[in-house]
Amino acid sequence: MTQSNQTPDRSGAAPNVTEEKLMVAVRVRPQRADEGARIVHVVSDKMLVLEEEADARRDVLRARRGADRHYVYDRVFGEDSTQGEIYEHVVAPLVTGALQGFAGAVFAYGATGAGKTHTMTGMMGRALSHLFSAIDESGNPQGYEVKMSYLEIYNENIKDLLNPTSGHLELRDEGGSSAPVVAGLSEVRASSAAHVAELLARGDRARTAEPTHANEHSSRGHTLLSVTVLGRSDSGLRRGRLFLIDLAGSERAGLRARRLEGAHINRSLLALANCIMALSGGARYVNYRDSKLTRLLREVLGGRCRTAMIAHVAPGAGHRETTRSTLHYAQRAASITNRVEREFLETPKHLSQYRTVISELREEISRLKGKMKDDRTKLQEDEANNEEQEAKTEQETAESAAHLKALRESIISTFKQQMRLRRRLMELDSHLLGLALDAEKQHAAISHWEARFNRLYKPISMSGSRISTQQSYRGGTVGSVSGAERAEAEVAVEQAWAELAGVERSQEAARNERARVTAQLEAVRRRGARLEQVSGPQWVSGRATVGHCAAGGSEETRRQARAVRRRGARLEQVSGPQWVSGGPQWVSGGPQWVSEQEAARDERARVTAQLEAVRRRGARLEQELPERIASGPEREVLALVCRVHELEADKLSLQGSLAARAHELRRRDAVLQRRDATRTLSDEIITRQRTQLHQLGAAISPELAQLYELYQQEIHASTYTEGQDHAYRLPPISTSMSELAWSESSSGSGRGSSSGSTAPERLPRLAPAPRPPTRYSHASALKRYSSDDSLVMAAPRGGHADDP
Ligand SMILES: Nc1ncnc2c1ncn2[C@@H]1O[C@H](COP(=O)(O)OP(=O)(O)OP(=O)(O)O)[C@@H](O)[C@H]1O
Repeated sequence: MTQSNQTPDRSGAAPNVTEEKLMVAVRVRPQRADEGARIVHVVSDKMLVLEEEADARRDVLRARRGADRHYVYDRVFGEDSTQGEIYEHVVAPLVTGALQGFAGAVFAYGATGAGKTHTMTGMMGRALSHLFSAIDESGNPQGYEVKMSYLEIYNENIKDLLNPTSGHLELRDEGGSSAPVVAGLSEVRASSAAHVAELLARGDRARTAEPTHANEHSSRGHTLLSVTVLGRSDSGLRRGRLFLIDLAGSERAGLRARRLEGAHINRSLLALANCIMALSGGARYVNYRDSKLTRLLREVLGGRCRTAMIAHVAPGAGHRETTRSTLHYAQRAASITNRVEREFLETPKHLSQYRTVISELREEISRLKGKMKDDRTKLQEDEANNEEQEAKTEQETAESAAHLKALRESIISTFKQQMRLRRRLMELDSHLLGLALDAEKQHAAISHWEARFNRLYKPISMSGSRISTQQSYRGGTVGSVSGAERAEAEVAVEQAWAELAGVERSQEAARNERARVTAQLEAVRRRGARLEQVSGPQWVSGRATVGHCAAGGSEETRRQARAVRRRGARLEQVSGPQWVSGGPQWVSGGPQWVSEQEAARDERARVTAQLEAVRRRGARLEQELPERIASGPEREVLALVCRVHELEADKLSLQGSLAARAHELRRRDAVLQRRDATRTLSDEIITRQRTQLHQLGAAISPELAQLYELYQQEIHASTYTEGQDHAYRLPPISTSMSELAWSESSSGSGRGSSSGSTAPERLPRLAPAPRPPTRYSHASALKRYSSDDSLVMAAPRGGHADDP
């Protein structure tokens, strides 16, 4: 099999198309004794010599030398050749080719008894063993499939040796260049070499064999073992085929029964020989149709098959003619060239298309996988982000809710605490105001008695030095003052001093309490500031304007202190400087008390300013509330809380204002009472002066008479508002203080009453102008230090601004 042109395989393993000459090997079987002289001499593994029969009529030596024919073949196997050698050099390459997808054929040619069946039997077994061992060693045994058929052409009839009972099979031409197909031929899938051996043995038993003159067990038909190897690889599905053909041996005509067989055999062999001659001669047309053998071997001889011909010869002279003929045809067959082509059931074109499609699909799969991976990654990231965001949102929501809750609780707590402290402060302020009023009234009572005794008993010492008020009325001259009156005065002044001392103690306690509450309020304020640092501006103050009350109270208290000082000065003017000398205890205690009150009020003003700052921060927070709180309900709740606190603050502010107004009214009551007392005193003085003038008969200047008239008119105007219908005129000057005394029974409050004690001739009493009573002026709240013409009212100690 000489290769000429080769088309390289895509894989580079083997060319797909090659032009190869038919391989011709000659095997010389061992010579038997009855075959005559040896006429076949194997010269080398490629050449043999056939001795021609000597011509008796010529020179023996020269004729013999000229008649011997040398035959050169691809391979010459001598008598001692083994089946293994034959297989290795001839058949094994074909088996390898079949595994690669090529078709290979070995046919044994030769006369009957030349050893064809002997050789082919050995080749069949070795080929199939080789085939399965190669498949097993390929690493992909599942990628191969081996099928075999075994037929015999006997007397031009095709017999299925694997299914001998199937009868004669028809040989069908498929048309064109396709090889004919044996219809109904069984094709058995071979699973192993042992299986193949069993199949071959069964087929061999079905072969037609008869004894001939040259062979006791002569094969009378042509046998064809066809092995198909399907192999799947990256190159596609390829089909390799192996044809092992054992031809019937030609023979001379013998028995009659053998003549018909011989005729068929010879005819088919002749047809084969003609095909070989035509093919070797390069004929454009080869007639394969003369026999079924040639029709079946069309693929083997002129097709795409690697073909090897093993010509068998017997070495004895008894087979000279058949041997010469065999060697001749073998030599001619050696010149036959086949176009060997690898067979793909899936053509390279289709495979290329498939590969293109597969490549495209793989690219698409890769792209989709990448997209899926990206999408999955993105999805996972999104899910992770969503989960993280949700967790974060939930956490933030929970934290925000907890923060808001804590903030709200802190705000409410702080606010309540502030409100409590402010209320307490307001109470203390109210109490202090009450105490101040109380102290002032006690001072007034003391002043009254001191003024009375000073006026009557000249409490100034002879040396001119001042003495205490107590000393003055205790140790002073008594004059016309009765003992009972003196005792009454002593008791009243003692009570007033005791009351004043109690008031001062209460004031001190209230100031201490106020300082403590102020410190607490400052601590709460700092707490609010800390809350502001933690959670922003606080609105703990709401719109509390309690400071209005405090500020007002502070100013009022200052005014009260100033009023006390002014009163002292007025009384001193009225009663003389000696009056003042009697009050070192309360005068000396007064400024101290006032200074403490002012200090407390300054502190209150400071706290009030702080409260205002907190209130402004609260207002800012209220404005920022919609931005800081996204939740509508939460915002609404906080707004309501805010509103409630504002209302609480407003309520407290109103209460503070009310308390301040109440204290102002009480203070005014006290001032008016003092003025009443002063007016009464002035009235008495005027009355007594008029009496003295009247008694002395002194003339009254027109200016003084006019002043008397104006004074009388003033008295009349002040009493006119009480609804008295009788007119007043200037009465004659009274002669007795008792005439001026008020009757306690005439008025519950001692003020504003002028009922029934006046006479037309008497100087009308100088009663104070009537005023509507305050709720603090009820009888139970008054403690009177009654004299003939004065009434001092003490405010209830410890009274609260909001007391009903
Ligand atoms: N190489 C060989 N070594 C030993 N014995 C052989 C050899 N070749 C053939 N024989 C023997 O020769 C005899 C004839 O051989 P074989 O049957 O193979 O001839 P054949 O060509 O097939 O004849 P036929 O065409 O009639 O079938 C057989 O007994 C076989 O054992």
